[in-house]
Amino acid sequence: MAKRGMLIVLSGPSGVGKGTVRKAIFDQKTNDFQYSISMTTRKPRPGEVDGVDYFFVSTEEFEKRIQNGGMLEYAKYVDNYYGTPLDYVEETLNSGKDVFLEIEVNGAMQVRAKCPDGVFVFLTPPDLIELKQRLISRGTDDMDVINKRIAKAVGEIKMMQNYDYAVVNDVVANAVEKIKDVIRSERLRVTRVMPDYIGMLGENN
Ligand SMILES: Nc1nc2c(ncn2[C@@H]2O[C@H](COP(=O)(O)OP(=O)(O)O)[C@@H](O)[C@H]2O)c(=O)[nH]1
Ligand SMILES: Nc1ncnc2c1ncn2[C@@H]1O[C@H](COP(=O)(O)OP(=O)(O)O)[C@@H](O)[C@H]1O
Repeated sequence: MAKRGMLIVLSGPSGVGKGTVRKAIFDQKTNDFQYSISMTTRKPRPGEVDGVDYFFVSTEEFEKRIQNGGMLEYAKYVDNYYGTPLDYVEETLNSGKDVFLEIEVNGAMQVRAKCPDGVFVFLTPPDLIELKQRLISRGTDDMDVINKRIAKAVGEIKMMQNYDYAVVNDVVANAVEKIKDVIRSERLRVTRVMPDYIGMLGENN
């Protein structure tokens, strides 16, 4: 049987640059790990493609999936559902390939409980002033919402201790390289590469 793949989870506070860093990783097109496309009830933005950026579905469809146990994790974020369809992750890991998730912090903790052998990477801002600056420059929120997000980020940053690695998103290219280094070194860990010698010998030996 093929060795099960490794689950890599990238998370961090809102506005830290998760989406930007993830896109930079997958733009390289040389990765030997698979991106799990999330499902959401938020409306597509101009240029976004169903089945590429997200699977865009109705609230009814999303809630039906939750009830049927079809989500590995999900969270409500700014009035919309976001979640990871379970079947793609299971099938890909079972085929021996590694899977990469980019999700917000509540979802990441659900995955941690279900898949403790996953690799959890927390993306941090260089500091809170820079985080605020990034939220302002993104231009998607007014000052009131930005201040609420910063207050929330302080709590979210405290969650860092539940992760295996912290990567500072100072310059996107540096963060990309550090995350790829983590993946490379995790693959070399003895507990991941050790062949199943006992299984090979059979039960009677
Ligand atoms: N829990 C969870 N969060 C997700 C998932 N997909 C995306 N997110 C997070 O949802 C948040 C909002 O994403 P999006 O609407 O694309 O906006 P943006 O990334 O802030 O521009 C981001 O923090 C994403 O990391 C998912 O499958 N599960
Ligand atoms: N390393 C970086 N340096 C400067 N700006 C960045 C960096 N990473 C991301 N940004 C900017 O910060 C804003 C938030 O990034 P985004 O990827 O939407 O965050 P998240 O997905 O974590 O909410 C965007 O305007 C993005 O262009």
